[in-house]
Amino acid sequence: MNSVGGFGIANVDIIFGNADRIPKLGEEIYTPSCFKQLGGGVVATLIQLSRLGVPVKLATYIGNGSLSKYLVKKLEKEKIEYINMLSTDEEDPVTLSCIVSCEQDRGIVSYKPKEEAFRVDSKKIYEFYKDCKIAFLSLEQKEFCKSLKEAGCIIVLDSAWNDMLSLEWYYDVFPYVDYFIPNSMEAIKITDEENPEKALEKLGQYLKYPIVKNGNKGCLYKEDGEIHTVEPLPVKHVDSTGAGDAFAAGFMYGLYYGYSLDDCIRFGNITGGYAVTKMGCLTAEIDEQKLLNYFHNIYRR
Ligand SMILES: Nc1ncnc2c1ncn2[C@@H]1O[C@H](COP(=O)(O)OP(=O)(O)OP(=O)(O)O)[C@@H](O)[C@H]1O
Ligand SMILES: O=C(O)C(=O)C[C@H](O)[C@H](O)CO
Repeated sequence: MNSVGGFGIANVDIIFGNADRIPKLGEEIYTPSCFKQLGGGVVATLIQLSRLGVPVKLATYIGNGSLSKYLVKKLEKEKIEYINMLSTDEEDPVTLSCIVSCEQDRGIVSYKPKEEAFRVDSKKIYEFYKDCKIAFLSLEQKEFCKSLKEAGCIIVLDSAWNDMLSLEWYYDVFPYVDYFIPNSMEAIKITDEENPEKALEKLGQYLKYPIVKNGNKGCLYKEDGEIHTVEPLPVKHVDSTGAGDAFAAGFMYGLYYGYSLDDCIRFGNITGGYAVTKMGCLTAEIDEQKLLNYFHNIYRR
């Protein structure tokens, strides 16, 4: 029971940075920078968490293609313990994204192999997680919330945008979730409310500690009936890609070491805010010392 476990498809991002604008239909534009990096989701979160010194273990899909080789090289460089869940002959069972980033925003085109490439036996997933101190789950693994909670794991459930997001999807699992960390758009969609505050209130009907990540406005959460707002880190924003993944890493750093909920959210706010200062999910590197320095300087903790 000593690590944080996460399972999911890896993303590989090709990032075209500092574009003047997003191209219109029929246009080609040139950008002054372009690089490849592991993208968002569980892989990014666990790498960020490992950089903070927390033991992590990752389950993902790895084939024999060039993107899979790139993934393995990066995981080994970051010294991430990983297991391969691939049981099909898919060459590159990863999501490949092309991101065009300009000052105002970014546009993303992604390709993911069909669902059949990602078949895994439920028992194998349960076995992977059951000894973890924290099980970091996504919606695809929501069926494991109950059994893993009963196995003694702390359950952190992440969210991701889906046009079908609704409370109905979560009713059955919320009783077993310790912390659910949607962003404001996801929270609004799930609860069918009109703003993050109301969404937080609604989530509070199902969760003891509702949390809503609120982008450049920081984070909202509710504890003992009171709504708290954590102001964002005062940073120069470059690119929001991976802010949510980085938030999850800082948040779980706090949980792992037994900090209070307030402090866990502060840690998440720092790692989330720090992530937007550079292009891509993993470019802005933050280690434990830097995190604690921010924590002491900003929050006087
Ligand atoms: N511009 C910003 N300035 C400071 N902090 C930020 C900024 N953007 C995001 N953050 C921090 O990162 C956290 C997560 O960001 P956000 O709410 O955008 O999540 P997300 O939508 O899941 O992120 P992603 O862009 O990775 O999908 C916020 O709660 C906040 O703490
Ligand atoms: O912004 C995020 O958190 C993402 O998940 C975007 C990622 O970079 C992802 O790899 C792009 O599809």
